[in-house]
Amino acid sequence: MLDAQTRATARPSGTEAPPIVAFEGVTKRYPGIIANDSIDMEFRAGEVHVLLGENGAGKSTLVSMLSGLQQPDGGRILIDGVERPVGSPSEALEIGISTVFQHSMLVPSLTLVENATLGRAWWQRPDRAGTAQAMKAAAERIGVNLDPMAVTGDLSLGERQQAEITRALMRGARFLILDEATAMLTPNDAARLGELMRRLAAEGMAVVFITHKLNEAVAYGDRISVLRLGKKVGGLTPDALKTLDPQEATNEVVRLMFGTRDAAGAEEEHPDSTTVDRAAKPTLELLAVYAEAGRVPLQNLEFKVWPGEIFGIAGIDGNGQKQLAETISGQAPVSDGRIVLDGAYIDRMTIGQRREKGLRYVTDDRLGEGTVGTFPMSINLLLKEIGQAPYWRGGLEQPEAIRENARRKVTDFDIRTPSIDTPVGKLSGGNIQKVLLARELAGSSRVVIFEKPTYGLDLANIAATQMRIREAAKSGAAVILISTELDELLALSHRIAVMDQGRIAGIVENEDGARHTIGALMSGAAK
Ligand SMILES: Nc1ncnc2c1ncn2[C@@H]1O[C@H](COP(=O)(O)OP(=O)(O)OP(=O)(O)O)[C@@H](O)[C@H]1O
Repeated sequence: MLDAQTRATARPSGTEAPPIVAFEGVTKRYPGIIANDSIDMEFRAGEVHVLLGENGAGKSTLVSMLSGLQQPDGGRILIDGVERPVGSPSEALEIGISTVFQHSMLVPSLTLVENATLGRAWWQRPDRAGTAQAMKAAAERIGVNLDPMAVTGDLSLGERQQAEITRALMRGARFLILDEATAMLTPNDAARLGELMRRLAAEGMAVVFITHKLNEAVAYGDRISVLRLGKKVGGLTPDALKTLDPQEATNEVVRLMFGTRDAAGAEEEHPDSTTVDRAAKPTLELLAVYAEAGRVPLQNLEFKVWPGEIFGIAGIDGNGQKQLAETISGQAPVSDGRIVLDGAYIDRMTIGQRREKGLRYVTDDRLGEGTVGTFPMSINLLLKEIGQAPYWRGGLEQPEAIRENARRKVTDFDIRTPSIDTPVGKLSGGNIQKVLLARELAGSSRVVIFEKPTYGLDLANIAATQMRIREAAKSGAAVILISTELDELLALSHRIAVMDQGRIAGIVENEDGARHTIGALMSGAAK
């Protein structure tokens, strides 16, 4: 295998040589979904190839076939112009393909040099001093300053990733996959990784960079490919990236990623906002809410939701949406600011008190947080009313009342279950979601928070769930709809807020042009 330096001098980035990897009509299916649909794509030496697409577009699936974690169901993968599937992670390493993820894979308690020799048989393991020297030299060649004797856990995430890249080079990598590698980095560390990508490409490596941030894509990419619902919908060639200015390139990518029409290709229809009376008193109001405890701290959140309104929350997964739901519902504490429901402060109330005031939360964690898998379906429908009349009296279960409630909900919500005594964990995802909906939408609600309500459901269950969301709003509740599916948000919401790193990046009226504005806000292009 060539080392990077020899390759760089042997062949800069000539287009005459075959790409290191080429996909021809590559298809990957999972039950009920085509994650990659007949993808043609090239990855060349000397190029940073950026993969863009919304959550679930198929980016990770595509690179998992390069790292040997998944096998295609159709099409061909060519390595250096010759058909050769990447059968396993060790075959990927043999070919020279390495992956760096957003979380470091190095063992924190070991030094960098110990990590570099990890996994090799003792007779293959070179001496520490020699490895340390080689590591230092490999790092210097790509402009990285690292101490091989440093304990990994003492280093920043950015430094650990640099060490991972150095280790990959020492193992002969010529094809580097950076799978959302900048997602958890500080802006400075992300910029450093971007510069490093450029240097690696200049050294003759092929780099695949998955990111959700368009500014990074345009700044560091030589070529951009956009995936949407498993299909490659277009991209920007090196020539286009050289001729377009960054703003033009960004606009083109936003158009490709989010389109101007819905997923079925139809013109956009917007929910009728005239049904929402914004002169009336809002049902729910957040006043400069901060919540520091969660993984993504919430900062200065302010919005109002009116009766009958569906207020969408968009954003790439992991930008504080779950924290928002938990903070409003009472599962996570507010550290500053106030939450007002029907004119009363609820931010110091318990979950139960908020529920009594009409606050409901349909979690996306259907089996973990939402239900108890081993309990009968009939009890799961009453999880939040355990001990209360008419289902319990004097501490005693009232079996007939519990069964009657379950029978009614099974009919009303079309829950398909062998019996009302079946443990909820034995039901399909769609039916577990119906159990959750039946429970949370029971009685009169004032605010309903739906978190990724259709995630993982089939088409029939998606339609049924969306109908329930619309009905909740029609009955006068203020609805918060958290979703990573832009099509769903645009189909249902009256207004849509975009969350970015725990803040609200903007609130957009759902009218013509909303798709583009939201897409730009989601991918940081509107900053
Ligand atoms: N192991 C799996 N089994 C079943 N379905 C899967 C599996 N992995 C991915 N999928 C589905 O395939 C589709 C593509 O997912 P993938 O993770 O490749 O998207 P992505 O573009 O990487 O998304 P993200 O930005 O959220 O990481 C999604 O609908 C996802 O739910």
